[in-house]
Amino acid sequence: MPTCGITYEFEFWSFSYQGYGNDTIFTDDQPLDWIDRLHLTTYPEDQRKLKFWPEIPTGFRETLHEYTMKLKMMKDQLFMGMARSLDLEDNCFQEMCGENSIMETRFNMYPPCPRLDKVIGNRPHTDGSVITLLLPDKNVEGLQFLKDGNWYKAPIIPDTILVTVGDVLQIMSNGVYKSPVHRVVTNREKERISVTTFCFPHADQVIQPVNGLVSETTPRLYLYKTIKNYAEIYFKYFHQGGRANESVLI
Ligand SMILES: O=C(O)CCC(=O)C(=O)O
Ligand SMILES: [Fe+2]
Repeated sequence: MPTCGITYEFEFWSFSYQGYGNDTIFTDDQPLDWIDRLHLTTYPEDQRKLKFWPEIPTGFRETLHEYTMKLKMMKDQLFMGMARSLDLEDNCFQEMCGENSIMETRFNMYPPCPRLDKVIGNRPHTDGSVITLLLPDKNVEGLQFLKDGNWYKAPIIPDTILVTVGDVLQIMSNGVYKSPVHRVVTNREKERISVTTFCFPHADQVIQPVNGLVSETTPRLYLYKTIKNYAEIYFKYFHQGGRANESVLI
């Protein structure tokens, strides 16, 4: 990733920040992830800040545009498929995300480091998205998921988009779909590159369990929140290594 003087433009009240940088710093004593990244809002098109979109390599902007439009189609299909899998109206997740739902793409570069006892590429976290679409490095492992207290490696399957459930889908599905805790461990010798695309509702949307999943036998688990409210809670917990979803449980 090219070094560049531009740093993040960060809006604390939403998930939205754009630009080059590494970890966002909230407190002086916070450990920092061992990572460099470029974070861009890619959809809707009027939310793009093109000053952060590199012109080199040639074709980057066109390729990212094309990639975004394909991922958007994939996301729409996934939302519909997940709704059907729960016997819900096809468009219930789409509707809760709103017409101006957001996609953000983050290019991650994890430098190698011999002191694995001192650094972590991406600390344990859940994603604050509805879903996350990940293009992992083709050669270098690093992503791990936590299950029953053990870390499991995500296998490298070339040219595959890995879909992760985010906190917002856990809330909307009243806990049926669960957002997994994951992390990226640093490699001793090789750098690792990945591209993550987060799908979010618009900042003003209210998120809550969809009606069809709340009943006397399956009571509502989560309070309703706007995405703005939820983003504030998410970042507070993210930096303390906690899970935001637990604080919006009823
Ligand atoms: O780099 C990866 O494989 C995953 C990155 C990740 O978890 C994230 O960006 O939220
Ligand atoms: Fe993540």
